[in-house]
Amino acid sequence: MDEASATRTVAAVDLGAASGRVMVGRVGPDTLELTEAHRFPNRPVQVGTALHWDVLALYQGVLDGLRRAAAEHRADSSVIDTSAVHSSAIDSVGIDSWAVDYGLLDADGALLGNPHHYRDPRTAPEVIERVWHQVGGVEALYRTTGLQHLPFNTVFQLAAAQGSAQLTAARTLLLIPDLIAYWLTGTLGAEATNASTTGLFDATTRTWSPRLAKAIGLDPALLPPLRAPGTLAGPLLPEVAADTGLGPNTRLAIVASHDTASAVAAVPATDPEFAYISCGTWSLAGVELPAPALAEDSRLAGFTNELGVDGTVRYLRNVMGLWLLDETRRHWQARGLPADLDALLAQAAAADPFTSLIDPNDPRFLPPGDIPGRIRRFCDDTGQPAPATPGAVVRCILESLALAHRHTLRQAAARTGRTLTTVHLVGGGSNNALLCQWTADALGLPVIAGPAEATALGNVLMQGRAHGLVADLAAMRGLVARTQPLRRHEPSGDIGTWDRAARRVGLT
Ligand SMILES: C[C@H](O)[C@H](O)[C@@H](O)C(=O)CO
Repeated sequence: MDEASATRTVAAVDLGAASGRVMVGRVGPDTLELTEAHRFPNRPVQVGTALHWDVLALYQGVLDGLRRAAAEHRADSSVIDTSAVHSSAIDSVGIDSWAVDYGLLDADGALLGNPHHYRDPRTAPEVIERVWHQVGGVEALYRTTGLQHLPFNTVFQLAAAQGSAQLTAARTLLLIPDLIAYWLTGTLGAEATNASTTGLFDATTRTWSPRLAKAIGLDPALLPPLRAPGTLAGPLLPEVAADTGLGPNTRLAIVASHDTASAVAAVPATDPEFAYISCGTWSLAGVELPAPALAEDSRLAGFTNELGVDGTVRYLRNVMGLWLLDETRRHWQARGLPADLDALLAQAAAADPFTSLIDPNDPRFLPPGDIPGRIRRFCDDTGQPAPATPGAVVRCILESLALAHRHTLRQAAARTGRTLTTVHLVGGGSNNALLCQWTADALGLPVIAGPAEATALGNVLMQGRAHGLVADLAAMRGLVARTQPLRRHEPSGDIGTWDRAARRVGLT
């Protein structure tokens, strides 16, 4: 701790679907700085028909990043106990990642195989039907969990694994950030914001639901004790502290480990009725509520009630997001076709507007593979001309995402009695000026773009909370607004063209 400016230096581990990062943050009442110590790819692995995360490669990336962070932030030897093996200026480590996926530990605490990827096809409709039957119906499940229906919700993944040797041998279930935390500290726990994405969490009591676990044949003992974001946990394991150079003083900080929860905590909003889009692989679009909205119309509209920081509720819906563009580029790259992002965005800007539109949430777009081909077939199925050039494909994706953002936020406002005034678009997608501008045009509302690193900033800020340096959510958001570069997009053009486009694809 730098007494003079009451700041702390912390490491934020942010694992996304496309890449992992270890960032170093400096945080205090008036300080919020972020630098990247290490970035590494997150490459899913197909084994037969199963799609897995390569979690050991991810953990290796985390260790490499922490080593770099420690090396770049050595403690000032004049103020530390020189007898200590290693000591770095890194006061704590916070971990966040995408939601729903998990690893299973056996009775010895060893990992039972690589976690499945949420895009793995194992949660077939009959598995989902079986769960609904076991828990007393889809309505009953929603009344307890408030979770939007997504085929990859953890509850359905566990149902698909019922009877497997792996699940039979399992003694502990750890969501991805909790698994990394376990390997770094040896402690078991489940951070609450991410636990709220499983379909085994009671949105009203904010606790695990042993009833739901038992109903799907899962032993509730597999679910570790819950941990609240904004608290400090134990030190790193001695061998990890020595290997990384972080030393005995560095502690695990429990942050909002669901990356979207960290991103929403860092939205630079001053208006309590703000709307947000956390935009990356997915676009998570919604509003923040003080309590879950569990009524049937929220379920039918596909809204979720994921737990946020300080007991807030993230009332949002998943929109397929920039996965559509990233997977399209991967598909073209694999075929030696041009896939440079800036060139494609310039071509999209120059392409004719509203030629081809899709519903980004059509289930055909979830699995990896030939997204451009599926767009063509969607257009054929809906009597639209298919995009004829790469630029037209990218324009189709971005216009359709802007429409889905509009559709989702308007529905969220209607169901919560909110009047939308400004939309905050945060995350990597905020670097996509075309998408931000078209989202503003489609909604007819100003879009404030940034910060791009909202998730990592939310991670660092919650560590600042844990160290008692940042007071509350409002202080966190104010600090972001005061310290981070933001870009304002005013709505332009005739919103009537977006109204007509929305009607074409049923996103009214
Ligand atoms: C499965 C998605 O990852 C999840 O729904 C989303 O909220 C997320 O975690 C985005 O990173």
